[in-house]
Amino acid sequence: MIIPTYNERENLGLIVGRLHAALPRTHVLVVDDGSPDGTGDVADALASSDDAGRIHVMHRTEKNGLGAAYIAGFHWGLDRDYTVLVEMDADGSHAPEQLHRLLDQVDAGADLVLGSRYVPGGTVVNWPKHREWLSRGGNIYSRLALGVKIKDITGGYRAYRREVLEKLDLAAVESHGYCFQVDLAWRAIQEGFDVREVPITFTEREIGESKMSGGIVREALLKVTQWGLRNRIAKIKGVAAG
Ligand SMILES: Nc1nc2c(ncn2[C@@H]2O[C@H](COP(=O)(O)OP(=O)(O)O[C@H]3O[C@H](CO)[C@@H](O)[C@H](O)[C@@H]3O)[C@@H](O)[C@H]2O)c(=O)[nH]1
Repeated sequence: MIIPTYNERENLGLIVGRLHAALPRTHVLVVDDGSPDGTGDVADALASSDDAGRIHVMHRTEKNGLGAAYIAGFHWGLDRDYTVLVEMDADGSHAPEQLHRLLDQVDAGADLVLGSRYVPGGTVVNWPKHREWLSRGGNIYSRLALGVKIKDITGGYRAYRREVLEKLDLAAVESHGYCFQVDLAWRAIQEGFDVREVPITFTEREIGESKMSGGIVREALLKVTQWGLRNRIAKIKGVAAG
């Protein structure tokens, strides 16, 4: 389980406690980007107090975006013998109690399982309407631009079979913000992996602030448009080549 953190001091212990109550054998890597609120110290304290050695911490010197944090976490996980790597927010938006839904699908043969707010059974709770419509709009735009059927390609609760991350060229992932989620799912689909969605409940955080920003939205709009155009040009060339 890779949990990226930036100023999640009051959330981290809660989410790790819930995760180990639900799935006690899960290893956690906290990827902290030098949080000014001391989240890194909280992570170190959690790690040193866990006799089972399940909690690991990666300290990074500066806030470099959600995507960069996950990429660093994936490299860390691939250097070890973990078979499945999971993304989850630190703020309680994703329910560790629902993690089994994702892992059950990996066991059933999926390569990448996306926790989805927008498939039947998926819900959002207490999320401000402007955030929900931004998310829904981003997903509709991504579906049209990329020609994918995924209902929630921007979500950040997902399980990767390690073979997926080994195959994807992580060094080529250029997105640092939340469009990183679209980037990786899109690459997995293009590589022909079995990508599935399972319903989850996304609950607005109760403590701390979202790191969403206009820059993150602009990066996503620009990059999804670029990928979509690249895709269409490739298809036209493919047809022309006959
Ligand atoms: N290390 C690190 N962690 C970060 C950074 N930015 C955000 N995070 C961490 O990433 C998680 C999600 O950040 P939020 O800012 O709370 O995300 P959100 O607004 O709730 O956005 C959610 O929805 C997006 C769109 O569907 C998702 O793409 C995103 O992953 C997240 O689930 C939190 O654990 C937060 O601390 C960063 O630059 N560096």
